[in-house]
Amino acid sequence: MDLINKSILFLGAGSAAEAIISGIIKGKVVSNNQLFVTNRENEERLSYLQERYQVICSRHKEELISKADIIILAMKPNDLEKSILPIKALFKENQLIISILAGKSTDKITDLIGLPIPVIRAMPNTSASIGYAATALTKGKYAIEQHMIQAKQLFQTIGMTTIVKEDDMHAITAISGSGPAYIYYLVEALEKAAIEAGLSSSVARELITQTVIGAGNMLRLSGEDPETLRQKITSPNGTTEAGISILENNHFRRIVMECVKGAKERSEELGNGQ
Ligand SMILES: NC(=O)C1=CN([C@@H]2O[C@H](COP(=O)(O)OP(=O)(O)OC[C@H]3O[C@@H](n4cnc5c(N)ncnc54)[C@H](O)[C@@H]3O)[C@@H](O)[C@H]2O)C=CC1
Ligand SMILES: O=C(O)[C@@H]1CCC=N1
Repeated sequence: MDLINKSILFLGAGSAAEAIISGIIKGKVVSNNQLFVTNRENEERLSYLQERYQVICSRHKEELISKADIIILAMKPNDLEKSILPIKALFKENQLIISILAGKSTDKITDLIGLPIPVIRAMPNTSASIGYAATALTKGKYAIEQHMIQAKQLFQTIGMTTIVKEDDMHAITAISGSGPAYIYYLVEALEKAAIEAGLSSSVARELITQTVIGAGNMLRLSGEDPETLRQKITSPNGTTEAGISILENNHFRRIVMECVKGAKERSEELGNGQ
């Protein structure tokens, strides 16, 4: 079972679907004519995706579902029931469902469809669009190893994958699903601070972007842990120490803990339809 000639349908055409589509196409393992996309009603959005990525976009869900080998659920978690119930009769047991929805369990999806259909739950992130996603995968009760292999092959075209217990998915959503947004938020704040300190926005953007890329690559390539890397920058009585002491005094670590806790709790709530 591999991805050659498999039809892959996205139910949902938002930013997550686009990031994955864009990355898959760049990965060149799957070609544009294997990718199908539909959404609730936004024709303009489908035209944009069709034009930009040369994928096949259509509002004819029945036809798309009947032809699909892999169906990727990419609507908002709270739209899951409304999306699936009217079309549940169209699903077949030999299809593979991959859900990227925050919070929603594989059991919930199987129960909704009402078939012993294989479901893989995935939590990627938007870095998929450039092949740098971090995707966690877990399998539902009707999915077998072959389904996981297929899901892994697909998500490896857009970055790294790791297989986890389904119980960990809420925490993972809070860490690596939402994670890029925390980094961007930090970058926004750094840029603002740089401008306040007298730099031009273009110089600030260029230096901060390279600083983030450099730090990310150091984490990956240096073999050192983040604490050691931080200590190497922090000269005694120097500038970094002065800056970090302000973060410490303002409980930066506690704020980050609370951020992740809040995101994890929201994933749990979404799972319960709240
Ligand atoms: N944005 C992100 O970084 C990530 C999002 N996710 C998950 O991906 C899912 C989508 O998130 P976004 O793309 O950010 O949301 P979005 O709001 O940008 O897109 C949602 C899409 O679902 C479509 N939709 C709604 N009802 C539908 C129906 N009945 N049939 C077909 N399509 C329907 C909408 O038309 C829209 O295209 C969410 O469940 C989210 O938890 C997962 C990982 C990362
Ligand atoms: O914010 C959200 O709910 C989604 C899930 C992970 C990233 N974005």
